[in-house]
Amino acid sequence: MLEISALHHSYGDHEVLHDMNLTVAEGELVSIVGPSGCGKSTLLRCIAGLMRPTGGKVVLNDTVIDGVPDNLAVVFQDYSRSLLPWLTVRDNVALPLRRRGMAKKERRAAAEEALKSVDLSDAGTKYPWQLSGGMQQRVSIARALAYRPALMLMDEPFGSVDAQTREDLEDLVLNVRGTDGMTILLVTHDIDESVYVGDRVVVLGRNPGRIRAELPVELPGPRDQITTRAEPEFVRLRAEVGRLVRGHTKGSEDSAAQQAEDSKVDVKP
Ligand SMILES: Nc1ncnc2c1ncn2[C@@H]1O[C@H](COP(=O)(O)OP(=O)(O)OP(=O)(O)O)[C@@H](O)[C@H]1O
Repeated sequence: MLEISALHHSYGDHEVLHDMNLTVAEGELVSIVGPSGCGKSTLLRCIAGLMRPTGGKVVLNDTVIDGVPDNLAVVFQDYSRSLLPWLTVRDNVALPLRRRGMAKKERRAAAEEALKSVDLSDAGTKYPWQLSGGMQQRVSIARALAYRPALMLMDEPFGSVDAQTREDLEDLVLNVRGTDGMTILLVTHDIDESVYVGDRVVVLGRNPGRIRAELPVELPGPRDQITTRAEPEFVRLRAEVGRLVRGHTKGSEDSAAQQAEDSKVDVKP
């Protein structure tokens, strides 16, 4: 459903994305992880049609992206800037549905349903500033869901909430994934999160940004914050993604010097 081919992007003479090729299937949840400055946000902007890449193309459902596509929704980290403070929560969720040409009654019903799916049925008549940060981010997710996009792009969506809320929101995304065949690309700095939510983890390297590896995530049973994170396969994948993000290649785990180096690096911003 999404095909990125030979994608390049430069800001002036600063090359940020180098020859990226990625295919994403309908209903798939792909995590994109990489060190700060490797071009994750630039990649999402090119996919969202907010920026024209300097080379290559992005094709969504057989159409080359050239401007913001109709069947796409984006959830940003900064929920406080993406919700309109003068509109109620329900009206914020219903707002983009005007683009769909839906009647007011239908928009309202779709907003109520989306708010229910993020467990915020009682918050519809409140204003965003009356809610906690985690609740506001739920509203942003509800707004994206109400739109029923073919593709949902999430740029560090849980970067501004506390650890417990972050886990709840990760589980929320796992619950809604695949709804109506919705495909999700989720950019994160958090290696554990990339493995926990992803069907596949795409690891980017930097200078310039490029795809370093793609790792399928095959974990048993429905995912759960406690048991999944204790699975040997989860632990193995987390370590492998961690090494790749830090720029080490497979097999380097045997080196004591490498391990000492790994433990010093903090990839978070
Ligand atoms: N509008 C812009 N003009 C010029 N350079 C830019 C612009 N936006 C980003 N850059 C540069 O491009 C590089 C990649 O930035 P980008 O924000 O895409 O990376 P990122 O991986 O999302 O970073 P982070 O994880 O820190 O958010 C950085 O060196 C950044 O300074």
